[in-house]
Amino acid sequence: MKATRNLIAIGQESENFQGILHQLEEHEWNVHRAATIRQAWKALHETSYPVGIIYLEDTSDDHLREVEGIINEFMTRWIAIASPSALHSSTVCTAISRLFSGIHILPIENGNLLISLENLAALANLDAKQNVSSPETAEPHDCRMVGSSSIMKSLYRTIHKVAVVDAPVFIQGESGTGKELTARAIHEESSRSGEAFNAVNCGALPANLIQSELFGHEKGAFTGASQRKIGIIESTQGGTLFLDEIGDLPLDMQVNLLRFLENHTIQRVGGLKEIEVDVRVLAATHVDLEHAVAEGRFREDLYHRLNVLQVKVPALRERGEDIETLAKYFFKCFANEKSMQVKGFTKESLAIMRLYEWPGNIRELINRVRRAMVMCEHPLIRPSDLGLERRHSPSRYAESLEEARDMAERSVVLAGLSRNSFNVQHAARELGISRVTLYRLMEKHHIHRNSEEESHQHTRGHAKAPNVVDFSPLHKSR
Ligand SMILES: Nc1ncnc2c1ncn2[C@@H]1O[C@H](COP(=O)(O)OP(=O)(O)OP(=O)(O)O)[C@@H](O)[C@H]1O
Repeated sequence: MKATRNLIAIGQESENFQGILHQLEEHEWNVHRAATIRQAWKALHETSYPVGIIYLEDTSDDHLREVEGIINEFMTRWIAIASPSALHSSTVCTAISRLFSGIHILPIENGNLLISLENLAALANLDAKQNVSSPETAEPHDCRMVGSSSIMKSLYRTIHKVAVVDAPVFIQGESGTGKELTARAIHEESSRSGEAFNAVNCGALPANLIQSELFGHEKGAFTGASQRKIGIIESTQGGTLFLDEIGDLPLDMQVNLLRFLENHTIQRVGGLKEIEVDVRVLAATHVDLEHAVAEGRFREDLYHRLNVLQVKVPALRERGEDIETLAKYFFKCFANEKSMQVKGFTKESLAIMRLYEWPGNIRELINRVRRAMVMCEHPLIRPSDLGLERRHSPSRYAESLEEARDMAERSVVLAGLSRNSFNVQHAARELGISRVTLYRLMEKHHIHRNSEEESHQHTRGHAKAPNVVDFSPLHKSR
């Protein structure tokens, strides 16, 4: 019968292996034989093979590293063939379970191998048919606060403290750091959690609509007001209102807002009645409000009204320990949009993400991870997929010579470790320092060995990250 499906098979020309391949050819498989990993690289660069077999005769560390290299390079799904004795080594077992989609132990039941290959080919076919949605805009669908760095633990404590007090909270932080998520967390932990949470971006509302959006209007209040409209403040009755970019609120609106904060009443546009509203206000801005007050762009009395309690959301670069956890969390969030052929990040990517400054904070991290997952053509996301190659020149952000030295030291240590799969002994030798010194430097720069084990991710769904705060989906007005 004529061969119809392509398969690459890597392994020495042992009689055993050739016998297996011969059987496959008799069952419509077009087998490309590669005696060495090097030959297979060449073949895979020329042709794409949806499925492959690797005969693991040689189970030395060096060979397993080569096997890992080729598996991580191409989108082929692999089956391992090994002798029972190979499985006596825990290193080999770990490598097989991490890298391969299946294993067959010698002597092979050819029928079973054929079924495995059929299944893998079907999965590969699904990969090819997959529709990938646009990477441009989406963010994860659920709202969790992820991170276990000391600075995040301190944020969780602050959230907890301010949640139980019914006063306005002023949330400060750079753009994309999680101010809105923090506001939701405060609401969820407060006694108002059963009521509405509404978020309004003051900077995004057109000036002529702000008043009626916030306070509502009566029928006939102005041309086009054909119906009474309940404003956002009134519709948040009993709940929490998050006013984002409060610094962009025009001065006349600031007066109205102040009146509402002082009296807990509002008037709809065109209405005469004072309506009582019980709404907690949380406000945020990424601009320096004190500066805006000094320049007369923001009312001082309103500033003090809003600024009763403060919460500072840290920039992503201040929480280096969390970057890996966050990147993996977002990877899992988006995993079902792309074939699980993309398994995670290379060690180099994880190291570079830690060094990068993240001017766009978590929102930038989300976008880079998502884009990389869509565009990546290898099982592991590389720095180039994230658009982060050669971006972290250590001296670029340093303000003092000492800081520049520190950053350079950290960068060299991380690079050395990631080149050596986080093997301290090998990395120390390559860096020309003792193991003790390397351990000391790792401690100094908060570099952990577990970066290595975590560089592969096979999970879908939401394995709970440490220190995760959960929120249910909430109503949001923008
Ligand atoms: N600690 C966190 N864990 C998980 N996701 C987070 C965390 N912080 C922020 N995010 C996510 O990052 C994105 C940006 O967060 P958010 O909108 O709260 O930031 P922001 O500071 O309000 O931004 P902006 O200043 O642009 O309004 C959201 O998708 C949010 O869910």
